[in-house]
Amino acid sequence: MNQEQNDVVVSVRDLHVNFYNNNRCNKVLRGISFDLHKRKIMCIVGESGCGKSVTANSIMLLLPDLARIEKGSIDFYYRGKDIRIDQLKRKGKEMRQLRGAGMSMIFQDPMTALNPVFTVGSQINEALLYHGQAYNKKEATEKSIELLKDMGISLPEQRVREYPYQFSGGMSQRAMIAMAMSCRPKVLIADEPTTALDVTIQAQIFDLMLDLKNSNDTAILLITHDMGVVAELADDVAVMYMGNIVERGDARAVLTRPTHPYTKALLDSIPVLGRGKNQNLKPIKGSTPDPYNRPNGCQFAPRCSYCTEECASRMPDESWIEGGHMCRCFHSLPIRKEGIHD
Ligand SMILES: Nc1ncnc2c1ncn2[C@@H]1O[C@H](COP(=O)(O)OP(=O)(O)OP(=O)(O)O)[C@@H](O)[C@H]1O
Repeated sequence: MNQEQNDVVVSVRDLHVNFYNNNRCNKVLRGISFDLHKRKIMCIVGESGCGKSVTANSIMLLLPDLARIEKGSIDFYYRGKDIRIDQLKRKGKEMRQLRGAGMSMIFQDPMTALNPVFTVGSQINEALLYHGQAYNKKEATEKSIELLKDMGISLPEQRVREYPYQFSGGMSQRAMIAMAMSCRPKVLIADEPTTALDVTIQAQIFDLMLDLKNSNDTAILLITHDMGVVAELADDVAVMYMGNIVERGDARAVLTRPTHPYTKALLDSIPVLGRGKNQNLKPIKGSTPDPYNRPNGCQFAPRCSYCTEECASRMPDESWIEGGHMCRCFHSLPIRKEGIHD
């Protein structure tokens, strides 16, 4: 194994997840593969509904009952063991033990993680005590206060004694982030963690995530719509479209030399810091297909100006551009004759 492979903490291979709803099957994840590395941040980007949260929830085995992992594997390399997450029971003891110090998740909606009937402090204390980050209740309370303070919550001594309903949305979000980070997990999954927060607090939280990554070798999977955040924080980027990762690789390479027409279109449709004031933003033409009535081949084909007969008939395999830069397109640069960079 080379150094790069040694640093892999989570390895997802050919993952297929279906949702069964009203006798209909929605193939939400259609064979995605990627690795999360120690001390690295991987960002997943893509339009709403492409499967970003389902990817995150699959790793944590937090899928709803109507979802099923059909095929593929999720390996978690933890404490010298190779744990096949996809083969564990969702609510089983082994998975419960992994959540927290092994893997922790920051959800889009803080109310998913906070229990309304316990004080915020007692919930953070419990996580600290359960995962051995505090020896007794007194020490746990001191650490909880410290964590809330780190999250920019004023009067933390008072706030630890309050209930979630006494917190604003942004404060609940920060309390949940404190709880997720308190266990110093080896894998942190953050699904749009700072959408409800103002930019100063957002910057503080990202600093804390970077601290955790560097001091604890934590691998971070970050889902965000904010390309500024991606440009600043990501080591690697995966671009998703309708359940497939269409491009993946080193963040700088993907952002500055996109090879998939969808990545290029996505980057052209949003303002990017540093590109100057007169950015000629172009919305992506067309809309995402109905998941129950998908095109046969490449899912992006109906919206793609490079579409050929081949694209409409089958999904291209992963092909390698350079290094670890992967693209699933029959017309990916540098194959495509006319450049799409201009
Ligand atoms: N609880 C559910 N019940 C039925 N279908 C679901 C459920 N959760 C997700 N899906 C299906 O999976 C698809 C992907 O959902 P997912 O939440 O992963 O999208 P996303 O990329 O995270 O979007 P967003 O950026 O809006 O959060 C959805 O379009 C939907 O078809």
